[in-house]
Amino acid sequence: MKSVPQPTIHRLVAYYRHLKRLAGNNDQTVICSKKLGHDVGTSSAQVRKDLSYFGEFGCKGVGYDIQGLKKSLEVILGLNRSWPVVLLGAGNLGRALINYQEFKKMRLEIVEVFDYDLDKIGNNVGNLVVKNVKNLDSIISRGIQIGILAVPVEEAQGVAERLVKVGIKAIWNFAPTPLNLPPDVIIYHEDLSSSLVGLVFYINQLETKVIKNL
Ligand SMILES: NC(=O)c1ccc[n+]([C@@H]2O[C@H](COP(=O)([O-])OP(=O)(O)OC[C@H]3O[C@@H](n4cnc5c(N)ncnc54)[C@H](O)[C@@H]3O)[C@@H](O)[C@H]2O)c1
Repeated sequence: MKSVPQPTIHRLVAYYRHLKRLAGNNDQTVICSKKLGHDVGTSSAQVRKDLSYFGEFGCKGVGYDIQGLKKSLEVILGLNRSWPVVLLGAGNLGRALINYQEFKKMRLEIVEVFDYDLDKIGNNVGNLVVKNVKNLDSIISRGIQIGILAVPVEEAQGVAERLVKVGIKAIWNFAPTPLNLPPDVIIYHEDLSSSLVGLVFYINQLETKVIKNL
């Protein structure tokens, strides 16, 4: 299989979510690429290209069978099984992530949360009890492969290294800092500020243009 670009994966998730919604509606059993693209904010050509990485789907002139494509995407994305996740840092962001219900709907579940703050250890967040990061080794037997990093920047590298030591293979990093880890560890950086600054950039460009034209 050709290597799949990250934006394609993000769109596959959007297609999947939409098909899941449609699958609950018995009146509609098929959807064409134009409508699917329109519903998730992309073009029919993009839908076809994204799916073409994984084989042939749908019938020309008919469209995609909603249930069938939903099931195929489930397998492609790995959502046909449950994925336990460990979270490091029970602060503002960590608590919000634990309480976000959408992950569970996709069989992604934060099953352990660790912190080093004695005031937080032992507290409940959602259905979880915050554990002492000193006991991180305890997750080894649970076979967890995905970790979320929601600790301050200064702690991120050290905590990430500890995660790798206990078997974590993929890290979703919210700390706005690069991580230096073995190349086989998959890292996704989530930088909320840069997204917001991206919007500011475009507004600023527009305003500058308007001022120049005054
Ligand atoms: N709050 C947000 O909306 C937000 C948004 C984007 C990114 N971030 C980033 O996410 C990270 C967390 O942000 P926050 O607002 O939740 O901060 P926070 O201070 O509320 O929470 C951080 C938590 O990490 C814990 N911690 C610190 N060092 C640790 C260690 N070595 N081991 C285990 N736990 C440790 C702290 O005790 C605390 O509970 C930061 O890097 C921040 O820049 C936060």
